[in-house]
Amino acid sequence: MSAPVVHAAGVGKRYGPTVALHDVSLTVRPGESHALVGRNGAGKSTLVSILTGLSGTDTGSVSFGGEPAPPLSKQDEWKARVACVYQHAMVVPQLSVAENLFLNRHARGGFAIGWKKLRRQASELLDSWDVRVPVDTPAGELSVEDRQLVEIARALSYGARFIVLDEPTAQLDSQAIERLFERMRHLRSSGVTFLFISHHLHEVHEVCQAVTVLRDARHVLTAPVEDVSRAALVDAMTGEQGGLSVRDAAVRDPLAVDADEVLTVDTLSGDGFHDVSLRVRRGEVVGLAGSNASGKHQVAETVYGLRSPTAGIVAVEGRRLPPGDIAAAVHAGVGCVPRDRHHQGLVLGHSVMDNATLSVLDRLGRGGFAPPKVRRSRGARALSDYGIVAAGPEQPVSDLSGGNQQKVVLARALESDPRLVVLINPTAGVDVKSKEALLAVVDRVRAEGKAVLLVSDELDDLRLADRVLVLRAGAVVAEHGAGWADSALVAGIEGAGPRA
Ligand SMILES: Nc1ncnc2c1ncn2[C@@H]1O[C@H](COP(=O)(O)OP(=O)(O)OP(=O)(O)O)[C@@H](O)[C@H]1O
Repeated sequence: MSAPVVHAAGVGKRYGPTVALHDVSLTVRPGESHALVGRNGAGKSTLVSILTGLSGTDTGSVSFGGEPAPPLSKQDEWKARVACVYQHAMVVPQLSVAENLFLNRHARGGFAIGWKKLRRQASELLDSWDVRVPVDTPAGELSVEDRQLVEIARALSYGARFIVLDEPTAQLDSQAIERLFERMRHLRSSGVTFLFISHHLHEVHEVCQAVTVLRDARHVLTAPVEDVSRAALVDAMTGEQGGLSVRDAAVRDPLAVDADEVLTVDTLSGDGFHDVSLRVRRGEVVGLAGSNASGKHQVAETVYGLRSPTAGIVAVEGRRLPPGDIAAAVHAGVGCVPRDRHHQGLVLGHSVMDNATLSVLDRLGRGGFAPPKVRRSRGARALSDYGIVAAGPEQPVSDLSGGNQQKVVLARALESDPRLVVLINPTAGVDVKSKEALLAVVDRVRAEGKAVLLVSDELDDLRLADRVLVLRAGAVVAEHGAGWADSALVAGIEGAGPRA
C-alpha cells in the first residue's frame, strides 16, 4: 500500500489549561476524501492548524507521504504539500484574482513580472483546473463559491495535492454545494486528496469515503463511511446513545387566532429585494428561505436596521422603526443573530461575559457600567444555558471554537429579552447536538411569546417555523405552512416548481 498522504501520530496540543488535542492520530490515504467530524470544541481546527504548518505540536509528529513534515519556518515547503480553504477568505480583497493567485510569487530575482504576463499565467492556471472566474475582478467581490475555487486553484498551483476544506458548505446554497461536490469528485479522480470538515453529516456520506471522529480532544474512530450510519456518527461524537430529535412546528398546537402582531413589514424594497410584505405574531416563527441570491438576507438585515430600505415600512408592535438604525431597532425590542458573526456579531478580543451582556449593559448597572460580578454571573448562565464550551465566562471569545462563538451570539441576542428575534443562519457552524439544543432555545422563546423571523439554509432549522416564505429574485413567491415536504420546499427555493 502506498504511503499515506498525511499521517499524524500521537499528536498533543494545549492552550494554557485547555487540552485541545490529546494523543490524536490520523491517517489519510491517497485519493480519498476523508471527513473529520466532532462537536464544537472537539479539536478539529487545532488539528488542521497542525496539519497545515500554522502551529506546532506539543507531542507527536506529522508526516507527508512517509517523510517528516518540514520545520514550521519553511512555509514554502508546507505550501507544496498541503493547503486549507477556510470558511473565511484568505485572499486580499482589494487585489485582483490574478494578483491573489501569484501573491508573493511574481517577484523573481527582484524583478516583478509584468501585469500582462501575470494575467496570462492566472488565466492559464484557472483554465487548467476549469475554474471560470475573471482574473481582473477584485477578490473581495467574488462570491464565496468562486473565492473557494480560486483558493483551491492557488493551493494546487503550489504543488499541493492534499487540500483541507474547513466547513466549505457553511455559506453555500444547495446548488453551489452540489457544484462543489462535483468538483471534489472530479479533482479526486485527478489525484487530489481532501480532508473535509462539516457539521452536516449527510454530506459526509455524500462526498467522503472515510471518516474520523474526534471527541473531547481525542480520536474516537476512523472507518469507511459505509460502515458508520449517521446515527452511529452522532453517538461517536457525543459518547451517548440516542440520536436526534428535530422540533417540528407541525406537531405543536396552532397559533392562537388572536395572537398580537409584533412585526409588520409592508411593501418593503431595498438592495436585492422588492415589495416584500410579511407579518409575524407573538409566539410565531416565520421562516425565510431562498438561494443566496434571493434577497432573504437583505430583507432580514433591513428589519433589524443594518440596511436602509428604498421604500416601504418596518414596524414593531405598531411603531414604525427609523430606517437603517440598529440602535433604534434594539431599543424597540429587536434582538438579532447577524449573518456574519465575525463582523457584526462579536467583539472577538473580549470575554464571553462581556459579549453576552453587550446589549444589556444599560440595564445591568447605572450609566452603562455593569459591575463585573453581575456580568460574570450572566456570562456563567450563558455558558450553561447554551452549552458553550469555554474555560469560564472570562475567556476571550477569540479563543473559542467557531461553533461556540456562534452560541455566544445567540446568547447575546436573547439576553435583552427582545420581543422580536431576527435570526440569520443561527446554527451555522454548530454541531448537530448543539444545534438541537439551540433550536430548543428558539422554540422556548417562541413559546414564551416572542416573535421569531428565521432566515436559514437548513431545512432542520426551518422545521421550527409555522410558515416558511420562499423568496426568489427579491420577491416572495410562495408560502408553505408547517408540515411541508422537503422536496416541495427545495423545489420552490430552486425555482423548479413543485415536484410531483
Ligand atoms: N488560541 C486558543 N487559545 C485558547 N484555547 C484555544 C485556542 N484555540 C483553540 N482553543 C481551545 O481548544 C479547543 C479545541 O478547539 P478547536 O477550535 O480545535 O475546536 P473545533 O473542533 O474546530 O470546534 P468547532 O466545530 O466549533 O469549530 C477548544 O476548547 C478551544 O476553546
